[in-house]
Amino acid sequence: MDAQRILNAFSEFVPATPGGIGIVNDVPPVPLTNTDPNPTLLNSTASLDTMDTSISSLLALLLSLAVRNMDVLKLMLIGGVIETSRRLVFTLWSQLWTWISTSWHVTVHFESHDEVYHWMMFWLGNQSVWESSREMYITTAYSYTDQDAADDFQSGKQLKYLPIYNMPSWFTYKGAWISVTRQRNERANTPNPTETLILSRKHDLLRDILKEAKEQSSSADIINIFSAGNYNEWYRASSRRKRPLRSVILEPEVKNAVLADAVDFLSNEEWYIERGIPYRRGYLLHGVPGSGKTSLIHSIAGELTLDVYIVSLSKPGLDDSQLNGLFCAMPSRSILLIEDIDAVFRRVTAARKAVTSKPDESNEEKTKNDIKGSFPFNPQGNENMNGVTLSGLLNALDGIAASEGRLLFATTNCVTALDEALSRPGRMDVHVEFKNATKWQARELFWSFYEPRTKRKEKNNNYKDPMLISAAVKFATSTVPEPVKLDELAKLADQFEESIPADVFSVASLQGYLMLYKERPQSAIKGIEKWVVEEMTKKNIKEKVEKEEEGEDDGEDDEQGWEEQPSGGVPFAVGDFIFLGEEEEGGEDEDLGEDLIRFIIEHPV
Ligand SMILES: Nc1ncnc2c1ncn2[C@@H]1O[C@H](COP(=O)(O)OP(=O)(O)OP(=O)(O)O)[C@@H](O)[C@H]1O
Repeated sequence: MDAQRILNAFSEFVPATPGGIGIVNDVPPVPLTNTDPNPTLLNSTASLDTMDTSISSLLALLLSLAVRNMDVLKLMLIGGVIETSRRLVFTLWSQLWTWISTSWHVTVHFESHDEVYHWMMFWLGNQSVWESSREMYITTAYSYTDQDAADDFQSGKQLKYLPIYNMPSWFTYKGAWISVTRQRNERANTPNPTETLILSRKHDLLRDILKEAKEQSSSADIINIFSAGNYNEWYRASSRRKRPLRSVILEPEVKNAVLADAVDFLSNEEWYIERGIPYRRGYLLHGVPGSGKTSLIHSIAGELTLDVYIVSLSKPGLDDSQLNGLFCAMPSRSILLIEDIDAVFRRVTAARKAVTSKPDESNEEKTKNDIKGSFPFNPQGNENMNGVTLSGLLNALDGIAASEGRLLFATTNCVTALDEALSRPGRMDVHVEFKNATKWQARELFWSFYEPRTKRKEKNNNYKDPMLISAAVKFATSTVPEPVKLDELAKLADQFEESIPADVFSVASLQGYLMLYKERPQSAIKGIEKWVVEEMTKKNIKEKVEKEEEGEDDGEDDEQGWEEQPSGGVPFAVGDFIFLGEEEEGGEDEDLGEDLIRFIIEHPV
């Protein structure tokens, strides 16, 4: 029996130990183990010797088995050949696959701080294939493509299907299979993990995909808004629908001039390079709040399909080197927006005043404080606190490492607070002043507000709470639309223009008033006179309070004829409004009084 022979051979290889398992056999045992009783051989080299002996014993066993039984030898040979062939085929196949994939496929990585990543996500969101996947990621980001679809959802937001994280997903494009993998790169201390998108496919298809993704993203009705992260990187904070330029009510020559200047800049890179002029352009939009500075930037970004990168100079932890890193990391052909660029300067000036006015300071200390207080946007002048300095900002804007091809837009309500170095041509090439609304702007605003365009959709409110239902009914009945013909609308617009004093109200405040009368132009006109009076009264009070706070009031009757109140350092108390009520005639005094009480309570002095 073969089995018996194998057992016999095995028993020769493993000698029976006392008390161990003995193997009975009729073949004389072949002494294979070292039986030398000399203890000197069992020293430190014993284990090596034992191993050698074991291997040679094994070989001897195999040999003896082979000699005794040819079937076993055959079996061993066949097994060896099969295993070797399997390994060979596997190695060859993996080499062949690598060769095929490197010759025919490319793998592309897109990083989320790069705009191309967002084109791709937008494009992937438009591939309906994910909707039927077994596992997918649903998001409201990358929507705003199809407003009708968006309105189908109760939330008013369009849902997008995207591939899941950390697992390759496959889909077909133009009949070819493509794999896509989304990876999330978590990093400590940042709420904004970066992402990598890995796409693998033939060269030509990838080119097509990229082209299509860029086109889809540019033709979409959105602009991407990026914010500064904690690691000198930008992250996509949100997206906004494009704003049509005609919706920004400014003299056409002003807004068209800014747009034309930006277009000219973007299309003339060579001109700048040939003349050695840094390829950058800066716009300083300054003027009263709510006059359309941000709105103009928003609509220019939309017209030119540029993404907007917003940085706040007072961001905690932001210092010169980070600011520089951020500006360098900006892609060309994009907008860098610094809003309220004066705000930090003003704080610094105040801090500087406070520091330098210390009476008992030595000269040395004064110089030190001057240095600290004059540059950093660091009100405390605290050495340990990082901050952006003026020179840091100037370097970041146009230093040697500053990015090229970007449009800088800075806004401020107080242009005089800006350092000349910052607002000089080269840094801020175009200055645009924004004022309170002219009569023309008031008329245009009224017209554009009520001009018949897309009808507001009836919302199917599913309120359950009876209070909410009754509030909704009340609101609906008080806001019944007032349809007017175009010629009638023109007359109402004329009336609105007449009622609004020039250069008193911001466009934002006029818009706020009209919002109370959505789709009700006649009611808007009925209420406008009263609103103007009320608002002007509030304005006068506010200006007076501000003047008194600045200590500029001379204690006599002011221009408007308001009597100075003897309130001992507190310019107005709640009772002070009463004399204003006497100025008003008619039955509206009560309302006006209530408004004033509210105003004074809301603006304690
Ligand atoms: N000239 C304008 N044309 C159209 N809308 C305007 C205009 N000015 C203001 N608005 C409206 O008023 C609101 C505030 O406008 P915006 O933010 O552009 O003003 P701003 O000048 O940037 O204000 P701030 O200086 O306070 O930041 C927006 O809803 C905008 O639609």
